[in-house]
Amino acid sequence: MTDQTHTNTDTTHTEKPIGILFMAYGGPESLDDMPGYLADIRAGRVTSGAILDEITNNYRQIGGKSPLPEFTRAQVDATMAGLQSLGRPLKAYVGMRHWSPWIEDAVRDMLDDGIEKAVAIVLAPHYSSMSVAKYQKKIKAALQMNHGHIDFVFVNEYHTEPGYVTALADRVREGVQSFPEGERDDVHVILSAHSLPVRIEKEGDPYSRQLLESARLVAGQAGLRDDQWSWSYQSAGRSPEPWLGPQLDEHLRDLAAQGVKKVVSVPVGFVSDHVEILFDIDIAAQEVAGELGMTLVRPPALNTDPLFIGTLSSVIGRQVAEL
Ligand SMILES: C=CC1=C(C)c2cc3[nH]c(cc4nc(cc5[nH]c(cc1n2)c(C)c5CCC(=O)O)C(CCC(=O)O)=C4C)c(C)c3C=C
Ligand SMILES: [Fe+2]
Ligand SMILES: [Fe+2]
Repeated sequence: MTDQTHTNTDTTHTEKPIGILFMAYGGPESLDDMPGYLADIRAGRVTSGAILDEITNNYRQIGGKSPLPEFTRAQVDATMAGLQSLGRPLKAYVGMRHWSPWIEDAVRDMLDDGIEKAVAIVLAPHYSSMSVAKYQKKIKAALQMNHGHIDFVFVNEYHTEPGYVTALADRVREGVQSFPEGERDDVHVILSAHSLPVRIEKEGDPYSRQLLESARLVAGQAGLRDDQWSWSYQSAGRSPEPWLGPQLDEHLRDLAAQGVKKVVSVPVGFVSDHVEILFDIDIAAQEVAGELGMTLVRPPALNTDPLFIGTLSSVIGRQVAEL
């Protein structure tokens, strides 16, 4: 499906529009989508009934669907509004990796529209062979399948961009300040991101290094002491191989054992609300924190935060200037 609503066409201009392809993970729009969605994520491997039931139940608890497609659309609208100041004809497209609107369909629409030059960006700031690289491969495969050509420039990462870092540091401060003034020195901040199989990191993947770069910048800008924050992975996949840790639940247990009672959770690897935040943190981690007698505060996700949207506009704008 193409997003036709973001054409920034100057009618006095004969320049062809540059395509801006926004890509995101994708999410089910109803519980009926779950088997197909999981089959895509798990690349056709059989998903046991128990895993399907567990994940379906998680989605049921967050409202029966993923809010990610709607947030993605809102992020795209806001970013395109910011890009109008470039004064170049641009056209936005939205493609998801694991659900409709699919990346493959967006690329076909771009070809049908005669797009010759384009910028491709994933709504995930950190590069991984398991993440950003897979989105980019889908674009290349779609071009081949359609025997088409578009000059794409790929945004690989934007994990140290000042607006993104400041937006997250603001979230950290908001979380800490939600505690009474006299208690704030005792608040511990957990910065986190989606886990990755250990095997991938051993192959030299830059993901964990980039995540820690972001985390250090955010903690520094939020003015946290070194002992006032820590790193955790979350949302490890349900596969038998080891995933990067510590996982959020075990990390909370370690912190509780050290006497920590007040926690702020800021997932730096995600840029909008979806199941890994709304279930894995707001329900599952909250439950663990409750059992441990801890208070856990999770400030809002970036979603359409103006600083984050400004970051997307500026990262894309720099690439457009090169085309
Ligand atoms: C860098 C890697 C990954 C990011 C970032 C990521 C984000 C992300 N994931 C979901 C939802 C699900 N992910 C699932 C499995 C899964 N995720 C990754 C990697 C990243 N995901 C891997 C390698 C796997 C395992 C796939 C496999 O082969 O089994 C699942 C399926 C259930 C499960 O295994 O837990 C879901 C659901 C979201 C919403 C998200 C961020 C937008
Ligand atoms: Fe996941
Ligand atoms: Fe995933």
